[in-house]
Amino acid sequence: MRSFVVRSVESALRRRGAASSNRRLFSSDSVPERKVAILGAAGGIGQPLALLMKLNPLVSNLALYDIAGTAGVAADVGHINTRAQVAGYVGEEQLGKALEGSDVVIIPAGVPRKPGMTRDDLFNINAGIVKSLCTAIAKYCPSAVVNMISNPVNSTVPIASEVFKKAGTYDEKKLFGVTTLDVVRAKTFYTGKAKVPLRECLQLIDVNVPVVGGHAGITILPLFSQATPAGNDLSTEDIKALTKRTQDGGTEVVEAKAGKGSATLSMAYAGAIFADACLKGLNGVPDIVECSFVQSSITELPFFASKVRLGKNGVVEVLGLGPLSDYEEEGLENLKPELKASIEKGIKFARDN
Ligand SMILES: NC(=O)C1=CN([C@@H]2O[C@H](COP(=O)(O)OP(=O)(O)OC[C@H]3O[C@@H](n4cnc5c(N)ncnc54)[C@H](O)[C@@H]3O)[C@@H](O)[C@H]2O)C=CC1
Ligand SMILES: O=C([O-])CC(=O)C(=O)O
Repeated sequence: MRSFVVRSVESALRRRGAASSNRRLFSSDSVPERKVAILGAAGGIGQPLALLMKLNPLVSNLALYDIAGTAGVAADVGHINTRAQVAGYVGEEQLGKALEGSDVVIIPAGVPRKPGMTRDDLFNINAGIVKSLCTAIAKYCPSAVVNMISNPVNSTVPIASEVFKKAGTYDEKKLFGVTTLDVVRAKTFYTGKAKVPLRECLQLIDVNVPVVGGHAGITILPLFSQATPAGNDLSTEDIKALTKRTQDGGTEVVEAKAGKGSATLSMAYAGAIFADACLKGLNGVPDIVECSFVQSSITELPFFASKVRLGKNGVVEVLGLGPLSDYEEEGLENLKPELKASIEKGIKFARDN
């Protein structure tokens, strides 16, 4: 299985033209030790994400933390014969051990939506969970890269930044809101609609659609005008429908699951892609670019999702928005008030509590 995974990753990299610089990283002796911790590891996202991180040859230690249920997940995933050593940690008294020495901490802890709820409806419960987990990160692994999955991402990332500022450990280059699922959805929906060449269609990896803004409703702004390969035959109506479907992707899953939670499997896939990109960046692989919700100055808002270049210390460069269509310009202006309010809500919560 391991060699299968390594071969798959290598061939994906080769398709991206980056194989030669990376091949050395996958030869067993030269791969650096990297510890990844998942907080909320026994949950709907946490379990498949633990599986995918166990399959990632860049991970040497995988710490699975939750308030319950991690012993079983760790025993199960730990039997897979890949590189990462797996350990389960349960309850607050074991959180420090789970975090110590972590290079990347992924946070899918918290409650998911039910039909009829917005992501912001999760704020009251998830804000406190994120705040306490980030307090522990500041104490036990202050230099780790943090991948925030818990919703509402538009507020939980600002909460994390305030907690780290209070603790004196904030490094804006290392805090990421995970918006990769929006990109994954935009690619999937675009590939289904655009008449892109079949050869490209067969490899979703070769299709790209930047998604900017935030991670809730209209704050999710896919830039189909920049999609590659170009979908020349798309009408304005097609673009509007694709944009709406991407913005409502989470709700589509929440409704289909009818009370049994939100996206877990596609989120685990997206989370694994983003964590892998962070690990490659830390390991010095060049040209790693993913969209993420980060501290930003590309608009007047203090946090914004856009393409980000990743490197040995996290963010190397927050890339600009590039040329936008009139429809995208309008979407950008429309999303700003909601995104601003969600950011301010998170900051206020962290300052007042
Ligand atoms: N960023 C994104 O694109 C997405 C974000 N999400 C969000 O991810 C979060 C998790 O979703 P699911 O895994 O489906 O929920 P879930 O309820 O299945 O799992 C959450 C896990 O968090 C654990 N947990 C609760 N409090 C904790 C604490 N203090 N410390 C550690 N673990 C704790 C629970 O025990 C549970 O195992 C939700 O907030 C959801 O909205 C979901 C999909 C996409
Ligand atoms: O919609 C939700 O509540 C979960 C989520 O963020 C997504 O699937 O994009």
